[in-house]
Amino acid sequence: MTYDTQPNASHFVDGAYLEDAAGDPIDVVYPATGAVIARIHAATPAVIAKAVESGLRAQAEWAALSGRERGRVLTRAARIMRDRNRDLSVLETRDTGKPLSETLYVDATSAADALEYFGGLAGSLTGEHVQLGQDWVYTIREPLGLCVGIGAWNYPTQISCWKGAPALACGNAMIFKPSEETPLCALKVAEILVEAGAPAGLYNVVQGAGAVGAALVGHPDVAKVSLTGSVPTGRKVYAAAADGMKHVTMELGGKSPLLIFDDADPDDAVGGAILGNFYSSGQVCSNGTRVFVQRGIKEAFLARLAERLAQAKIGDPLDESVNFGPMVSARQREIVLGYIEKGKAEGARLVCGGSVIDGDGFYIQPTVFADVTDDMVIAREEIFGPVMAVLDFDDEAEAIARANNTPFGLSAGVFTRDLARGHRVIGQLRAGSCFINSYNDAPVEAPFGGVKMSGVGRENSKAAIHHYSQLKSVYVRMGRVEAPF
Ligand SMILES: NC(=O)c1ccc[n+]([C@@H]2O[C@H](COP(=O)([O-])OP(=O)(O)OC[C@H]3O[C@@H](n4cnc5c(N)ncnc54)[C@H](O)[C@@H]3O)[C@@H](O)[C@H]2O)c1
Ligand SMILES: C[N+](C)(C)CCCC=O
Repeated sequence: MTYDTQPNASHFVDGAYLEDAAGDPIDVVYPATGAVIARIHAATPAVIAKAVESGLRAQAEWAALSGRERGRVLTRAARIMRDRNRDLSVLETRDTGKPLSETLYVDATSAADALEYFGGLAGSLTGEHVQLGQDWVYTIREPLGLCVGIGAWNYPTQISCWKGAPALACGNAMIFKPSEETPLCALKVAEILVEAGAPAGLYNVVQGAGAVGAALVGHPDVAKVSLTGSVPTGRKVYAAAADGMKHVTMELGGKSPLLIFDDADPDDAVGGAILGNFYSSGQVCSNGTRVFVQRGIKEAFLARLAERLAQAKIGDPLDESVNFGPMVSARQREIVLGYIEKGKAEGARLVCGGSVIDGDGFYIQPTVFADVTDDMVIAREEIFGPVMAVLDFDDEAEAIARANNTPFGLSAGVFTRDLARGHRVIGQLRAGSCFINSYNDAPVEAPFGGVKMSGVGRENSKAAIHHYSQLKSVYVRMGRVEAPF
């Protein structure tokens, strides 16, 4: 059985599919062929009102359960997701164009990891007791209320659960709005949560583009907004949330540095650079797209890299032997091609790739530029496609200073056999999610998120609990009350 790409209806609200054909139509396109595989509608004000009303109702019921009872529902949902991993992965591939050889191992899998991990934590969320002589204070960790999650198009299943799982574990409800580019997968997550025992309305999915997202963010009954998206969208959403004094998590873009020293294992360094630039056709927020290579090993590094890239199998993402797929949309391909042209015009050396691949899908060759300088546009702006910029450096202090010279701060990596240097360098790089002799690992146990313009707050790990709950403190006086008059 594989899932039909045309969902029963556009939205999943109050425990069931919901349609309102008055909403703007959205065509869902399979990036490998350009074919329309589904048509849905953006949420109307009536759909949003029903999502909010049912979310508030479900949240009150859900928060009254013990953490252990909530956790049981989440871990059951995780099991269902693992049982249906192949079907969910095929749907993710159709939604995003990412190869099945990736989606089978990363998307529903990491979503299930989040449900399992936060399901496990739910029963252990407690406050504390502070003795103050005879008097005492206790704290209660309370949910925030109705949360809104807004997703990007690169990891639709993962994002829906990286936000939903901690929110629900803490006793909140969530309305999730997927990206309009990839609206299909979150509907399955909502279905599975209901099947696992979540009350109707606890996790609603409504569709639409920025206007629907903005309506949710501005809704007075919403207590928190978690966005995964670009920095320009983050600015708008953060400002709108601030107007209502709402909690936020901002998982935004990056232009992360990867520093490769001349003592690094050459194959591991090339492997890390490939994972950090070409996985998901480069559509990964944390990618290490500024690859600083110590001058002495640069040409050897480039030669090995070109050899390995020639082995990429580009093609039908549903063929499990394929490991490099198309861009998510024709629009994203145009954006990336524009950057490739800028790189050429600015005088960077094109080592490989640089062109579209003929056909109906939105494919671009894996592309590497060398001799890139810090001032070039391809070294400064997030491209969000398969384009690696290789920059030379001479010494450690110089590399650190140049790596930090960016408004972004999502990730950073270093490859060296000298572990003391690895820790010393990472300690000075201003980024939230860092790697030594590795790149782009994101286990649910590790906090994930950025500094500077790359974001606010953290997803995953115990840290996420703090972003989906608040503390009430209660002072208890054991003696008489002495008032001045
Ligand atoms: N840090 C992370 O964890 C992470 C993960 C994945 C992607 N990203 C970033 O996401 C970007 C690519 O994704 P994208 O193109 O979908 O991003 P985007 O900013 O265009 O859109 C993100 C989401 O925000 C919604 N949106 C747009 N305007 C809005 C508004 N005014 N109010 C509320 N919602 C609004 C969109 O409909 C979409 O669902 C890249 O910059 C990438 O780095 C970050
Ligand atoms: C698991 N990955 C591949 C690091 C993706 C994290 C989410 C960013 O786009």
